[in-house]
Amino acid sequence: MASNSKRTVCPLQIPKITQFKIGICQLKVTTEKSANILKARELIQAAAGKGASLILLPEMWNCPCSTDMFAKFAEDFSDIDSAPSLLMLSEVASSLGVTIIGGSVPEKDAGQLYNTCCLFGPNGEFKAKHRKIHLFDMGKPLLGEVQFKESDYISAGKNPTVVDTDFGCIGIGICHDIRFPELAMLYSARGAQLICYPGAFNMSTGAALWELEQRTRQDDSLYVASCSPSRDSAGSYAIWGHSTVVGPMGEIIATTGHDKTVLIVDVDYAAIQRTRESFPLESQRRSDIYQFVDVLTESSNS
Ligand SMILES: NC(=O)CCC(=O)C(=O)O
Repeated sequence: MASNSKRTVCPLQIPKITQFKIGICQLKVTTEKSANILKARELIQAAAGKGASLILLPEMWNCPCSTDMFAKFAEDFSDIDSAPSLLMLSEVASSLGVTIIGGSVPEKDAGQLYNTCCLFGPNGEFKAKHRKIHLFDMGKPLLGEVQFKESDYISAGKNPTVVDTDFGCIGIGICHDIRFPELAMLYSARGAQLICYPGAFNMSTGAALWELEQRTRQDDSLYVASCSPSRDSAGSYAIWGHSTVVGPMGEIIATTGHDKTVLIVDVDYAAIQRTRESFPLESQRRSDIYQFVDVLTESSNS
């Protein structure tokens, strides 16, 4: 790595595990929260059974992707024992010894709702949460999209989230967060080897942009993984699907269609190093010409 490296924030520079299988659980979400929790548990078990040690769930996996349902399905994270979705994630992470990036569920806190991803370590420990920063508020439909105004119901998170795990530094964004390369660049600058985006793109921007956004979010030669609910999920919002893993050259390593499925993908961080040695973008970056977010603050859980 170039000597002027700014990737100094994530404390674990050399991950404990550099070769692993990631399991992507493209769930069918129903209007029954308990059924969604059961199904998520089954797919996590199936992914672990196929060798995945890092498992990713979709955006809003316990709740239909309809803004008017968020309040009903929301959980208070301050007491995990009374938050059935989180409790399941913690229990299954510890019983299987896997790390789970828990997609997102509606979180209630002090009278506000958030669209929040929780990360659990292999002992079931609640390691971090990311509140969706960029809410999906549509303006005038351009490609025939359905109307969606997430901010009528959800409050925006205020912090980027990079989590130090056995699998290195993982940056988390939720769905519309992927449209903002600045966030991915910030994660890269903080040392992320992998950025995970639970997401539920709509049918029109899904077709136009979902793959493109993922392939270009590896702006600094890292891995990108996404996980969507399946298209036949409940709710008024039609979901594109197509969960994907992208490698550091922007190549699609594996992707799904739109049906319920579990995708198991081999990740090898040696590919990051190889790509950066061939294309040392970091040392070529001209921050003297364009301002970039290199004023880095510690990530926070709020
Ligand atoms: N759930 C979302 O944030 C959807 C984002 C989306 O479809 C987009 O075009 O952006």
